[in-house]
Amino acid sequence: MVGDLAEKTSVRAVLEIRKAGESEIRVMTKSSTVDLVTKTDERVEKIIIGSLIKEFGEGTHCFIGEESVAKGEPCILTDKPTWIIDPVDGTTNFVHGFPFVAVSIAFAVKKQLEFGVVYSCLEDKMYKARRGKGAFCNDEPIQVSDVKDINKSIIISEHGTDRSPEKVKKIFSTMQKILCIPVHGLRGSGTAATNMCLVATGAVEAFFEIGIHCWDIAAGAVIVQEAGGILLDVDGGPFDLMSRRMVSANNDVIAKRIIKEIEIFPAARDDATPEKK
Ligand SMILES: O=P([O-])([O-])O[C@@H]1[C@@H](O)[C@H](O)[C@@H](O)[C@H](O)[C@@H]1O
Ligand SMILES: [Mg+2]
Repeated sequence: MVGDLAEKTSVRAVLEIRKAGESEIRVMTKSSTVDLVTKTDERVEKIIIGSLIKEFGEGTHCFIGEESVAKGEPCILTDKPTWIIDPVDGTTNFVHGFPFVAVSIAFAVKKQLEFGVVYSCLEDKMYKARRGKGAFCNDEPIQVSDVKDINKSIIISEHGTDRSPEKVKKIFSTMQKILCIPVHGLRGSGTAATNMCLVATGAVEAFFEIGIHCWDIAAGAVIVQEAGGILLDVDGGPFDLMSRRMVSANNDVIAKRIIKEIEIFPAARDDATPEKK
């Protein structure tokens, strides 16, 4: 099945990441000095796309890969069968040896996410979900938390790579307001895909971020929904994969309570025309 292929491909990708982790990692930067990319990100993405093309043939499927887009490939989700790939989610963690790095592979048809696979490499946890068929971690079913009381929740968010003072101020003002609700704790693994899997397993109640990309969250979105969770825009509207912002939560009560505290700032859509990015 297509899902099994994505799983096998992600395991192959992990072998590459592990091999790289044992050798000198050559670090480069993208949108800013803190937006890192390595030769491993690029190589792993090529391996994943290459194996999918080998399986399905040239030109039958589309690909949205983090590093291909960084090199100028379009980031437009069409009705065609499309793979949405983050070869190394948590690149900064990977460079520093901080123990949360994931491969994230999602598959969409007619703009509908059909399944997602997230492999948390250092935890050796394979999360996967097909639309309508439930969510699993290492083949065991997973379920979001049943907590409805925000005072008994752990919330995850990330500060991202934009260091402009006005955005950083809004990010930390939001985190301060949420912490002082109060909640039990604020966390961040450094990888959106892993954060969403933590929502899906019930380890935390919600993850939100403004500034993430479709490849960071596409697979996690299927996994959270199939684990019984919900996805919304940060303004409470419907989830929009290409909008670069989202709230994923165990239920509507927690999601809406978090949304009340989020100070929204603009982030150019993934599918925006180049002049609007
Ligand atoms: O770049 P990458 O490691 O694939 O993805 C990361 C995301 O997973 C994370 O949520 C975000 O806060 C980081 O800035 C970075 O974008
Ligand atoms: Mg990445």
